[in-house]
Amino acid sequence: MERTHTTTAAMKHVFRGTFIHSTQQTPVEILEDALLGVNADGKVAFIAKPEELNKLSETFGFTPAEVTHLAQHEFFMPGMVDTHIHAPQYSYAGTALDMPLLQWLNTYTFPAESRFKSLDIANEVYTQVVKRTLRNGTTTACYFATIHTDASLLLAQITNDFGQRALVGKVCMDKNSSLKHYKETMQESQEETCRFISELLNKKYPLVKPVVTPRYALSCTGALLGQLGAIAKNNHLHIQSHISENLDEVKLVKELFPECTSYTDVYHKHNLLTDKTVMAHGCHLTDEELDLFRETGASLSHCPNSNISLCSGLLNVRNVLNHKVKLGLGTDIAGGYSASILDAVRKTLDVSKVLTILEPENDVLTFEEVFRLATLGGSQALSIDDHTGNFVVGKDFDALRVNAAAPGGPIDIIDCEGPKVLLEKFLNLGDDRNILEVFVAGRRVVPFTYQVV
Ligand SMILES: O=c1[nH]c(=O)c2nc[nH]c2[nH]1
Ligand SMILES: [Zn+2]
Repeated sequence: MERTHTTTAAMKHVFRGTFIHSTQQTPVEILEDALLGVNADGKVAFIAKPEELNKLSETFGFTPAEVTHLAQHEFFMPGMVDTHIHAPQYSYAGTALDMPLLQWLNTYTFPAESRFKSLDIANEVYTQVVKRTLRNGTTTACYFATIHTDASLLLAQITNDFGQRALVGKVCMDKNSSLKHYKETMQESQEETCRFISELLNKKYPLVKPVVTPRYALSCTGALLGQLGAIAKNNHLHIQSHISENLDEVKLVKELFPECTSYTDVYHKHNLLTDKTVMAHGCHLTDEELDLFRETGASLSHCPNSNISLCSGLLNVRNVLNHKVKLGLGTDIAGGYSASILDAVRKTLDVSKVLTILEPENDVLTFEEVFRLATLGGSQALSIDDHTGNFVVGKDFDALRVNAAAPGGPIDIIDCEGPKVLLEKFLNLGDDRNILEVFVAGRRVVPFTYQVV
């Protein structure tokens, strides 16, 4: 691996300490007592041994006194990626988990989302969710907003202002039998999607991009799905939706789209399965459907908290990985009650263990593998791994500075633990008290400096 490249620009940061990340080859690579430089563009400029300090300081134009040294129980890890989160549903996160998906949508979700016509409500909730996720180490989030274009643009503005990397989707739905005013006509949905995309792209936010967002097959007519597939294709955009979350949903989709061979085929026939597509859940996909995911390059977002909370199902992640389908983790606020990807890591391990209890031959996931899913795997699922996801020269520095022994925090360090144990304890026991700083593209975004005026 190339570990340096030359630049004359001054360094934004130079750190010395432990760096832990994943690569394609190994789920946990530990670089102990390493030097890492971040250039003025926010990219990793070098990763080197401390013996090279003098040479590097000459080449990159910094003095050894400018190096920030990590303390004993500190390490850097890549920022975490939330591949599926509903920003407006943060307004009722932690409540309303007492019914299955289709009733839950009608009873809680659609009424709550319909309130986001108000930009005041949107501003309040979207600021809270962006701050909460950033503080918990989510450097990249793939957001669903609502059907309201201006409020969706506001979410994009807020993520940009706070410095979070994001894909933001204006939700599209031209069917809703339970709440008549929370839906669009097909034409509105198509026109407003185009307005959303062009206004967002015109802002030229460096880290925030639009994602075409049909809610799911039950909320969209085939005609709308086809138009959204064409819009994504013509503008080379990301796509997100839901698939095969709950058995009642799967049954209804089969009834509504009899010409399609499977739920996956519904999206495929409407050009919505591409290598920039991420579909949430997939608990009930067949092996043939997983093959279609692999062939098209589409990915899955595993949202275990939501799958358990709404009694939807248990996704067999090992089987998905064996099919070579890309997979990241999602909080799925508010079907999932926690906004932290650390919770998704724990629930992913729990679900894998439950599957092994039910079927002992199931090969249980390791914490190392799940660490990769939360970081590099998420960036691969969103097809942004060419510029984020791990510590590689030339990639953006998206990182968490973790102190496993943060005073007043949730972890007690008993012995002099090595870095892998510190990582495991952080993943299983840690929270935002352990996350001292968050960097996105080299900019320090936590602690917050951006003030809402
Ligand atoms: O978990 C979910 N949350 C949602 O908001 C939603 N909409 C369709 N399907 C969904 N699943
Ligand atoms: Zn969802």
